[in-house]
Amino acid sequence: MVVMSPNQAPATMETEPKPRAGAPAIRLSGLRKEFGPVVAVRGIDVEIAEGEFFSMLGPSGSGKTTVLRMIAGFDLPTSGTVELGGRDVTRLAPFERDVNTVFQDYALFPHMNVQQNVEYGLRVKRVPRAERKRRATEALRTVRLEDFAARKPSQLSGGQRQRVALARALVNRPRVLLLDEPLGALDLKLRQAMQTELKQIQRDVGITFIFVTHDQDEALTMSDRIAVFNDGRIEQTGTPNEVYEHPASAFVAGFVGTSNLLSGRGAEAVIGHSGTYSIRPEKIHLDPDLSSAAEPGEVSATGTVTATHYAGATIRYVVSLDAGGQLSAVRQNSDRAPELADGRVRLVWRQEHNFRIPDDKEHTDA
Ligand SMILES: Nc1ncnc2c1ncn2[C@@H]1O[C@H](COP(=O)(O)OP(=O)(O)OP(=O)(O)O)[C@@H](O)[C@H]1O
Repeated sequence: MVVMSPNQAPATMETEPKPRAGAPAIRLSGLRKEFGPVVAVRGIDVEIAEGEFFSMLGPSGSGKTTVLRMIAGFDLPTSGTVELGGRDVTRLAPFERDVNTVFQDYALFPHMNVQQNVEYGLRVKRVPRAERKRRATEALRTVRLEDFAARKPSQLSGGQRQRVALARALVNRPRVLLLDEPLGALDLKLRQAMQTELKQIQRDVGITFIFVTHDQDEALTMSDRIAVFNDGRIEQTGTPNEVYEHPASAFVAGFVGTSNLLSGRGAEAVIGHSGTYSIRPEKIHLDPDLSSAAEPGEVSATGTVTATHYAGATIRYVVSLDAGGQLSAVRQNSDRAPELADGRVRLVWRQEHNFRIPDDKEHTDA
């Protein structure tokens, strides 16, 4: 595997000021974007470290792409700043920033072969021919496509085209690579294969990746850290584990994983405290024996199964609790499936899996 160091600046970058040592790869401060009356981004503050695989996860219209476009320089913020390597680039043109973008639709030139597509950016920058060829070959080797150099994009699969788009960005050796739903056009199997591959390539080249997706599994699988977007704001930034196990809001609990909240009368009766609690479905066990008592450190509640969702490897049961409220429990589809008489069941989980959702913060700006 050829490793292209992000510190090896390309020829055209040599005159640019060096980034400040120890500065984060990206710092966004008070970043806001209005399109007329539409507030797309409401004030984002975040720092992304060198070499991080950082995902922006959120529903459609939550502002992820707009933030990416402001980092790339395609959109000018209404207020706030974008710093790359400690240098304020807010008002610089896209080509003056040490970032490259890979879009969902790849945007390959159909009349050029793979090698020419990858070399294109270097040709525009007037990089000499021999170096162009060497660097394109190196980039194609990184994405494992060196044997496909002579093919046209139309002769490639979706996953291969995606890798050409990636090679075309990597060949510029940017400090930061911005990826806007790059796997969105692929079917599920290929998408999962590419997730593993993309993460491996990111580790190999060590470039900071900013990855936009609305797919929670993708973000959880690939990222070092995730920012969860909602309505133009970041609701939570954390490692996949933090975001999944300790959601900072009911929105995050619902968007990342299956929403399973207990509040009001149900929470008081079952957990013994008021408030809203998130309990992940896979932490809850189903016990057909209603008469068993909870062990120390456990919580238990009886209820009736109101729906069963079969998903092949797992089965999800929706249970209406006698104490009030509803919870889902997931179990593996094994031979040891409990027989539930009349749909009556006891749910059991460990106390530490009750995660209290912080009370909703008041949003101050419009
Ligand atoms: N050029 C524009 N003019 C007006 N409104 C815009 C423009 N670009 C984006 N918006 C609006 O800003 C909001 C955020 O859009 P954005 O594309 O950033 O969301 P997103 O989270 O990337 O969504 P998706 O996952 O669907 O791409 C949306 O309400 C969108 O309609």
